[in-house]
Parts: sequence; C-alpha cells; structure tokens
Amino acid sequence: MSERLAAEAAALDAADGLRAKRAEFVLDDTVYLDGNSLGALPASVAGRLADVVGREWGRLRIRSWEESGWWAAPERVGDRVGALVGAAPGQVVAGDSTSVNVFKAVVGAARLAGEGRDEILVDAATFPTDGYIAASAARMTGCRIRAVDAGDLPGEAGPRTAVALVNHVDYRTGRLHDLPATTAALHAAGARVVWDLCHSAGALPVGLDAHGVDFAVGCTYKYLNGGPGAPAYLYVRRDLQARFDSPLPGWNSHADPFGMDPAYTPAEGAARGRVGTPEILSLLALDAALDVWDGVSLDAVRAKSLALTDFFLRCAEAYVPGGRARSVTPVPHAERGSQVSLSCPSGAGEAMAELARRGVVGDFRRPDVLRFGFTPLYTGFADAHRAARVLGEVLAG
Ligand SMILES: Cc1ncc(COP(=O)(O)O)c(C=O)c1O
Ligand SMILES: Nc1c(O)cccc1C(=O)C[C@H](N)C(=O)O
Repeated sequence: MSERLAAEAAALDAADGLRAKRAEFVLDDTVYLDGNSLGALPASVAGRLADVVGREWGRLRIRSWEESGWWAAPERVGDRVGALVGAAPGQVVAGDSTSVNVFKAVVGAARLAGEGRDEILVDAATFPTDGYIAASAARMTGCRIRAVDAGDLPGEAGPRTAVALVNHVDYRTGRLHDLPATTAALHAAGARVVWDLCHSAGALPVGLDAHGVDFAVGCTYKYLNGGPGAPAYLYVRRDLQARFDSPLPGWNSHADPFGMDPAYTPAEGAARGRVGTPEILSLLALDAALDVWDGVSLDAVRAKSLALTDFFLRCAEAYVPGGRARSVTPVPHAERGSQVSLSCPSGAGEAMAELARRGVVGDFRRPDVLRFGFTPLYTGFADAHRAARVLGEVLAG
C-alpha cells in the first residue's frame, strides 16, 4: 500500500505543471501544511524589503511617498490582489486588517440599505472576529444581528435584511460556500453581501466581478503569502463606490488629503476605503510576495488544490487507524476549499504537536480538529503522502 501510494505521489509530482513554483519560496524539508494560517516566505521578499528600508526609507526618506510610489501603493497593490480574486482594477484597496475591513464593509453595506432593512445576517460558523465586528456594526447602525448557517442564507434573507456577512471557505471545516448562488439569492431578496475571502483568495478562482458581489474583504498572509500581519484588503464594487459611506473616514480617504480641510470630502474610487497612513513596509513586502503569481493560472491552482486534497484524503484513509480520525471536509469538489480537516476526538492537540516534532506542520483547532492546508504553489503530492503516513504513525502510537 505504502509503496503504491508513494509511487502515485511521485507520478503526480512529475506531471505537476506548478512544480517549479516551489523554488520561489524559502522552505526546508518540513511538510508545511499551515499556509492557510501563515503562508511561506517568497524568496524575493527579503531583497525587496532591504531596498525599501535601505534606499527608499534610508536615503530617499520623505521623498519616497511620491518618488517610490508609497502614497499610491494601497490602490496599486489592491489592484494586484484584485486580479487574483476576479476584480477589475480600481475596486480593491490594500490596508488595515481583515477585522477593520469587515467593519468598513458591513457598516458601509448597512448604510446603503433601504427603508425598513434593519437586519444583519452573519454566517453562524464564521471566524469569530467577523461575528464580533458584525455585532458591533449592528449596534452602531440600529440593526439586529442574526446568525444563520451559510447554506441557509438564501432562504433566510428577507425584506428586513440589509446585509449578510459570509465566509467563502469555513476556516474550521474547509467547506466552500456557494458564492454565485448565495450572492444572487441575497440580491433577489434586496440585500447586500459581504464575503470574507481569507481562506479562498489565492486558493481558488473567486470571480467577484463576474458574480456581482457587493463587498469583499480578506487577508493576504495565508494563500497570498504576504507575511505575518500583512495588510488586508477591501473590495467595493465599482457602481457602489460613489454611495459607499465609510465608517472610518480617515484623512487618507479624503479627496484632497493634503488640503487638510476640516470638512470631509470622500475620495472617489477604491481610495475611499483607505483610513490612515498605510503600513508601507508590510505593504511592499506583500507587493514583492505577489510576484510569485506572475504567469500562474488560478484554474491550475484550483485543479492542483483539489487533486492534493483528494490524494491526502485517500492516503489518510489508508494510513490512519480506523476510528481515530474522520474527515469533516466535504467530499464534493464544489464544496471544498484548499484544506482537509480531520476530527480526532481523543488527543488531537497532542497529535498535532507530535506531527510537528516529526516534521509535518498543520494546525490544531479546538476542541478536536486537525487542520491541514494545501498551498498548491509550494506543496507537492509527496508532501501530502508523507503527512498522511506520519499522521497514521502518530495516531497508531
Ligand atoms: C475567515 C477569517 N477572517 C478573519 C481573520 C482574521 O482577521 P485579522 O487579520 O483581522 O486578524 C481570519 C484569520 O485570522 C480568518 O480566517
Ligand atoms: N492571523 C493569525 C495570527 O495572527 C496568529 C495565528 C493564527 C492566525 C490565523 O490567521 C488563524 C487563521 N485565520 C485560522 O483560520 O485559524
């Protein structure tokens, strides 16, 4: 069994069109299946940051806001992220954290809602920060908040719904929610939608423009490999931008920031989503990290991601002793993101720590989830095979 799966892994790696991409990352012989928490370091980042620090900051100093393009970096880098989530230029701005962008988007969407729409729906299994922020947004806008299973949103949205906040991929189970159908159903009910793309951007095609999404947010430190605390992003669909009333109208989103006008006049376009001074060092680290996407097709990434998770599920089935762990990640491709989560009712935390000691890094999510993220740009089939084999050994021990 083991030899057959190992040979299959080798054949799949040999046929993998994305295989050369791995060399663009700083990696060792650890099997790194935690790119859905913190993506690996692209090799070009260190040199770019050294130049930003040494020359742009060190020598050009204040001149760099213009001469090095710092001032416009949030929109420029936003467009690069936008290209990876299906947004035409001018609709995405990079900056702040996902939490902060959730706030801007949910309050902004609630402020666009028509008379009598006083309900904010939130995906019941949401990553907690979204739920906390949406609840605060509801208190601020005089709405009530209601948690609903993401799959039930189409039926639950009604005449009082202002906006629904949904995670595209569930961080715990890896379930992929149906963005086109959910968006269409919310629109049919007269509501807006905010998608949190943290676990889908860079892992699969998203198609924001194609599916008429209203608002989207996401982080860049997972599948986009932007680095720890890398700036997040906000998408506001072009035709909504002129009516977008940001709850954080900082001076960077003013139409004339250096006019220092006591009265606020919002900038046009994506810049309206800015707040204060951009985090230039991490923004330009992200800019460099995005170079790994040059020439990469997201369809190829998606195909490899599904092949990797299919193969890992088969290997886990073969190696993990019966009853020790079972997958909670959907089997149908249309419902799966780029991770596999196994429920391991006894000793999951210790098992994940032991896996790390044996060179396989994933995540433990309480109470019992072993989470393995597959980043197609640098993860191979032999990695998936080794991870499952070591997992089997650990759970048998
Ligand atoms: C779906 C989702 N939303 C939001 C966040 C976090 O947001 P922030 O970058 O503000 O910590 C995460 C992960 O940390 C996440 O998985
Ligand atoms: N953002 C993180 C951090 O600052 C520290 C540790 C983990 C994270 C994460 O991103 C967790 C991740 N969103 C998750 O899905 O669990």
